Amino acid sequence: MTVDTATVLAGPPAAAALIASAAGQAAHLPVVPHLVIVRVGEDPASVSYVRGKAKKAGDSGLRSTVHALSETTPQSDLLSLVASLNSDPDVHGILVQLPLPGHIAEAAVLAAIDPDKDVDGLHPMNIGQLWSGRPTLAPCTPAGVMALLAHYGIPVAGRRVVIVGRSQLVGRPLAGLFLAADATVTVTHSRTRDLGTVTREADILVAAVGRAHLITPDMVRPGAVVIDVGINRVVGEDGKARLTGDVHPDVATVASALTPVPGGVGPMTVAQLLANTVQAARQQLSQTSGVPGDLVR
Ligand SMILES: Nc1nc2c(c(=O)[nH]1)N[C@@H](CN(C=O)c1ccc(C(=O)N[C@@H](CCC(=O)O)C(=O)O)cc1)CN2
Repeated sequence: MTVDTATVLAGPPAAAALIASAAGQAAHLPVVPHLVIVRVGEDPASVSYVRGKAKKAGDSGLRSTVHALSETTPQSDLLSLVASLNSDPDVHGILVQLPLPGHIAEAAVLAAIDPDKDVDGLHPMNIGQLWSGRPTLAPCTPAGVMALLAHYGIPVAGRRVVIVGRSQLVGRPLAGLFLAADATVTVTHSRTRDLGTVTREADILVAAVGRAHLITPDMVRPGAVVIDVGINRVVGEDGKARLTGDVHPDVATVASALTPVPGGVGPMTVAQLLANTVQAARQQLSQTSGVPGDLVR
């Protein structure tokens, strides 16, 4: 008996194409787009993600600066730094790495970032624009998922999309982007009853909940496209730590296409950040010097 296996939707080629397009746009600007990343504390995953973002920015011809603040930084100091970056015309994009330490109110910090420089797309104004179906700086992982689907020629309009997870960073904004792309969208969460019945409806199923192997083959309609946003660190039988997604590997026998973890959506997050930084720089230049900034998206 032969078992069909899903096409692998690899992130790196799609990310490379997105970065090449952004770098091409940046090359025509009179300034080098400048991304500033603020990290608070020493969470190992955040340290690694921020290092990766800064390196990719440099490799792609963008300028980047990292502010690494101590775990005990008062919220008022972080807000002062954000205010100074907001008013610095040399800075085009600002990203505050999440999660922040518990004593800092994430929402207050995100709302303090100038919406024009909010390359994370998490300012309430940008979220509102997104939900209004207007072009805006969109959160990097959700926008990266849309770019990945576009790269592989997977149509979205008119298709049934089920998103498992309703986080601010992924599930909610991704629902807005799919809706803007004319999909029929369902968002499920921890209180959803009979999850499998809902997920089996999906033409495109997105798992973004942070629970290793939650999505099993019986929860997937044969032929569905499955996007795995989960990044879970688990210890294997050999005692070694490794990354795995929210989707069980056996789903590959049911789905028509599937993103791997690692090497799927993750690289798109970083690529989209660079694309957003170039978009923000173009937009700011169009406001100050008449360089067209409305060509992106
Ligand atoms: N301010 C933000 N904070 C966080 C965001 C965000 O978009 N904005 N997202 C996540 C983490 N994240 C970026 O910050 C991120 C996650 C994963 C990857 C990635 O490339 N993953 C690789 C595997 C990497 C590894 O080996 O650890 C992959 O999936 O192939 C990049 C960025 C939380 N915080």
